[in-house]
Amino acid sequence: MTVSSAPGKVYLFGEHAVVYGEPAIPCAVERRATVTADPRDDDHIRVEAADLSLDGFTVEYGGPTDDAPDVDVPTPLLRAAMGYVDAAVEQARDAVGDESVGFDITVESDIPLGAGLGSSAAVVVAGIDAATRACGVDLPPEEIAERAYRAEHQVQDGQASRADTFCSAMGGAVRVEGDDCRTIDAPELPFVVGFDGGAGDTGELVAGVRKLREEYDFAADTVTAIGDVVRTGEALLADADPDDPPSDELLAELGGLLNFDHGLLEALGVSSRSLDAMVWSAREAGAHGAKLTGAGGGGCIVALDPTDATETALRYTPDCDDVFRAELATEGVRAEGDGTTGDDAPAGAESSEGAEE
Ligand SMILES: Nc1ncnc2c1ncn2[C@@H]1O[C@H](COP(=O)(O)OP(=O)(O)OP(=O)(O)O)[C@@H](O)[C@H]1O
Ligand SMILES: C[C@@](O)(CCO)CC(=O)[O-]
Ligand SMILES: [Mg+2]
Repeated sequence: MTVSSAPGKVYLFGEHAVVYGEPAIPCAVERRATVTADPRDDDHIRVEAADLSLDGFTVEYGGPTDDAPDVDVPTPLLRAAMGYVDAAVEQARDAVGDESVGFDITVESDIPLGAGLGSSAAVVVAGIDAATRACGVDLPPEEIAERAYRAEHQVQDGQASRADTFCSAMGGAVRVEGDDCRTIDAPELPFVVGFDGGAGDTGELVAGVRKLREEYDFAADTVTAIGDVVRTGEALLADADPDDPPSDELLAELGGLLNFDHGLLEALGVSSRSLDAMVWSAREAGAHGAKLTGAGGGGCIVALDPTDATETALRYTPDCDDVFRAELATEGVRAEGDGTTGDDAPAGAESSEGAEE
């Protein structure tokens, strides 16, 4: 039995525009998805996902060609819920070179679903790591990131950037522009997350921006302007000492850019009344800046505030269901104490670096 975990993320800047080749800077945060994988004697996959909003269910189904799972849940719903786990297993099978290996998979997560904190990426990243290690193959995090991207890309019908999956696999602050993905140095930023208890449909929201961008030059310019905000923000981060706490001046400048980014995302139609309400509560409480994070439509905002004022204000905001401080997760995907890591890896374990197809 192998257990892996991977973090969720908040976007400092650049969601949506990253889909069209602009840079983005997501930061991994200490909320993790944990996946346990146990190879089976047959080619079945059995998934326990107790945190799914369907109240959780257990399902067992056949090999890659079996498309009729025996479960009392409408098939499209099941497919939507299981798509990411399925795609992770497919990538793991490909990586270990055994298309018919079956698994018992358990998913546990403290990342709210569909709320902009990258739950899908964390589940896919941790799933690929757990399933491949369960077969004695230790993939480098860069390859996990690439395979997790392919999985998200497939499930989201081609509407995915590498940002969420690379960030979850590598941890820390990262910069993604097209297929150029790198980790960057950044000071520990005082992220406060407000969650409205809801969710947005990533595919639908991305499709909406795509349509606007194709229809109106000013929408395309708005996407480019988000890229400009990111470029300005990354220059500020590059000038800061990553080992020192960020100065008030830096936080004020970054916060102003968060506010600008939120305004551009709002213009692109991906905010919502509750996200705007939380953003304004944070700003009025004295946060340096606040914006929605992730796909939008509902879910989470992120604010910069080293004091308790934003957390307190959000607690009293009717649209806010939960509020928490989000520490930067410096570690990306990692093995959790399961006795099969490093020197304890099963006989025959090998690095499959270069096993790219
Ligand atoms: N704990 C979990 N167990 C099983 N599947 C999960 C779990 N968490 C997330 N998922 C999968 O991820 C999907 C949500 O992904 P989606 O991309 O819509 O939102 P997100 O990743 O949380 O937010 P964003 O992409 O905006 O950052 C769920 O519908 C489910 O398929
Ligand atoms: C909206 C988006 O930019 C971020 C979702 O977390 C989509 C993507 O990058 O795949
Ligand atoms: Mg996602």
